[in-house]
Amino acid sequence: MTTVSACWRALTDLVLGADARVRRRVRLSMIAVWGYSISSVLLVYAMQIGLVARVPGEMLLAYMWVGMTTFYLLVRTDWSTRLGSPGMDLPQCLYALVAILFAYAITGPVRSSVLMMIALVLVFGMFTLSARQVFIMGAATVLGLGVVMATLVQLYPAEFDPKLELIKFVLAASTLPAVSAVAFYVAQVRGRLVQQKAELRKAFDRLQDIATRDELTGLVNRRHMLSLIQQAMQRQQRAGEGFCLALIDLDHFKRINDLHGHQAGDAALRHFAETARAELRQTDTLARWGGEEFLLMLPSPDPGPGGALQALGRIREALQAQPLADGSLRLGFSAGITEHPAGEALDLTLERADRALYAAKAAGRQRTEVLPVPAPRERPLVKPAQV
Ligand SMILES: Nc1nc2c(ncn2[C@@H]2O[C@H](COP(=O)(O)OP(=O)(O)OP(=O)(O)O)[C@@H](O)[C@H]2O)c(=O)[nH]1
Repeated sequence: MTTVSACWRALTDLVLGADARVRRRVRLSMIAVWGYSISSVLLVYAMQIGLVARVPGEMLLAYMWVGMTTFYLLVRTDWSTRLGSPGMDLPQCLYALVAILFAYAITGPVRSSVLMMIALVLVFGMFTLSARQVFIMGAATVLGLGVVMATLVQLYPAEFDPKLELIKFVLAASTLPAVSAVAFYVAQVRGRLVQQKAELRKAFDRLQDIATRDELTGLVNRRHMLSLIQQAMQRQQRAGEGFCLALIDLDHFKRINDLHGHQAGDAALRHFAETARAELRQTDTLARWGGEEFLLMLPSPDPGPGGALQALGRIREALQAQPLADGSLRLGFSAGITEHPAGEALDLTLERADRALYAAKAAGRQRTEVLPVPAPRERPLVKPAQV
């Protein structure tokens, strides 16, 4: 990254925020900043040429800048979320509406043009407000305009001709609902899109879950485990981070099914998965390899098979400490551990783990055997593409 783009990034992070959601909201608030800035320039000019009296002009300027700064800070610091309105959309629209009505009262002969700013507020609302909020906004606009016009006619009859104000009000009151209706429609479509997006995301997550998880235990399934191992093998080729595999098989599992029924067998599989997961690190991956067989992948190189032995020891102790259901059923397992050396075909590593597991079963079960990796010249190497 060049220095210029790094500086630009730092500046935009400072102004808009680093969080993507906050950035999007602050960007939308910039529409209001734009509107207030243009209005401020015009207002200062109008004060200078005597179109607007100094005191009300300065009051309106203060109102606009205090509001603009406050809303910017609330959205930028995300305090707005704590206040229950992340984008401060409706409050910003209503605040701007008050500013426009205020401007209408003090801008003399150009007051009718000020009403055009209401369109800007409604366009802002179209993309930020919900359908219900657009309705509130439209009603507040017509009502606010009516109240301000009636008050001005009452207070300054010489300056505000009732007939003229009535024509302007009827015109605005009949146009604004049409604009609001469009905004309402857009807001409804937006609402539906947001809902459909959430439903699609849920369906996608569910499909991903089905494709990668074992339904009974919630563990990674065999297919996904294979792709995770392949990723680990690629990392190993690039960065030399090795890993161990432990093939685990529950002991005498058939007996559980035979004595307690298939459902008890399912509960035992779930119990093993939960207990094992609680004992493993975030970086370890446990998969249901098939039936009552599980495959554990532990990033190695540091603790190596020793670390895997410790992990399996912890799981064994936890299973002994937490018997199943009525307390009479304690799960035990045998396991075979081996390391995966860089460049070895996965089948060979799995076959070694299987032999280690077989040795553990043959030696009386409820134990773990480690089969070391043969010396390099004794084992066939494969290219990464053959993995
Ligand atoms: N309840 C249940 N049982 C399963 C599931 N998958 C496999 N099994 C059962 O697991 C049992 C495995 O039996 P065996 O292969 O003889 O192994 P074992 O009884 O654990 O004996 P050892 O491995 O030699 O200790 C079989 O009875 C399978 O039906 C499952 O999803 N749910």
